[in-house]
Amino acid sequence: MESTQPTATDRALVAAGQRLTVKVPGTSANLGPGYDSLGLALSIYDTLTVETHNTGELEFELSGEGADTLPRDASHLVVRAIDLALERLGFQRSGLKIIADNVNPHGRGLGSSASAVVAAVSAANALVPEESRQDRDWILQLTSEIEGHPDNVAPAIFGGLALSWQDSEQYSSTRADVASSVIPVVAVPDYELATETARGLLPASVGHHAAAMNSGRAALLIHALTANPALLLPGTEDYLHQSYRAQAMRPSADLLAALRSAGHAAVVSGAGPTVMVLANGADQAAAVVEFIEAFTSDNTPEVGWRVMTLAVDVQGARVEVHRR
Ligand SMILES: Nc1ncnc2c1ncn2[C@@H]1O[C@H](COP(=O)(O)OP(=O)(O)O)[C@@H](O)[C@H]1O
Ligand SMILES: N[C@@H](CCOP(=O)(O)O)C(=O)O
Repeated sequence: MESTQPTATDRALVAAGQRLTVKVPGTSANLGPGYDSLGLALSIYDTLTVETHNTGELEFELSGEGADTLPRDASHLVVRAIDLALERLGFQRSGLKIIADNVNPHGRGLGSSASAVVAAVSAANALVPEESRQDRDWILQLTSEIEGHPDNVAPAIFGGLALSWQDSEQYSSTRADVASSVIPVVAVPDYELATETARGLLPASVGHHAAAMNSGRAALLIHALTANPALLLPGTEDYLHQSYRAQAMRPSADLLAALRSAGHAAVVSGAGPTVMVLANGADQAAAVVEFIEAFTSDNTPEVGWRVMTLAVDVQGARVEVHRR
């Protein structure tokens, strides 16, 4: 079959002299029973600035998370995603300067790789001439394809609570508004777990009973998050992934169990090892912070935890073009 994709020599160069900034929220996927389908945008932001040059060179100015460890060449995730997006749009780059200020911790289950990919694809789309630009559904397709699942990229693009699904290779997502009393509290441990490793711990299939129990809770969770947060504890029960992954994040699994026994709607954030509580109101959020601090200092003294009370981001990724 003949390729419809333009070859590198057919592709136009992106105009030099452009500069733009993308601010993108972190995300928490799964939320308990919504494995690979539900995700929430959180008020923790990475900022990516991209400059185009005609030098053919790549330059990096990295600060924050990963500044000392991320590659500074074309294998950097942001450059790979920009290159792929430009190729799909029928363009190619010459020189690029990548200025990244990363706040979202890596390998902790707060969707850092998804945020990086969304920032990169949004930037690439904004760098091409207006008539070649695509809409946010196109960004959803490509970023879901890169990530392999839509549940982090969708809320990073659209903000709020994203309900995503897949038909064959086609990804779709719709947005729901979270009840204003819901406050996400995250406990981020100082150890990492790569999403790929955590996905490798899941069984190839689950029984009908587990699947039926899980679909009941996923349905309940949407009602709890949008209309009746009093039901968040039963709504966040999961039967598909958390128990299989517990062995790879024992301190997080212990904290999760203790929080749930105390009546708090705790989940593993994404593939872990961050634990997130969906608190119902400021009083519960404050009680959750106190509970986590007391429990971790008594039971997991070998692990350092960063506890953050966040908000739901309702805007998603935003691009600011700098006039030069
Ligand atoms: N802003 C970024 N820039 C470049 N690479 C990133 C960035 N954020 C994440 N990554 C890459 O993705 C990896 C983490 O991805 P993953 O295992 O899916 O965990 P997470 O839950 O944080 O998304 C990092 O180790 C790094 O290789
Ligand atoms: N549904 C995915 C979510 C991964 O989220 P991340 O933030 O850990 O990358 C999974 O559970 O594998």
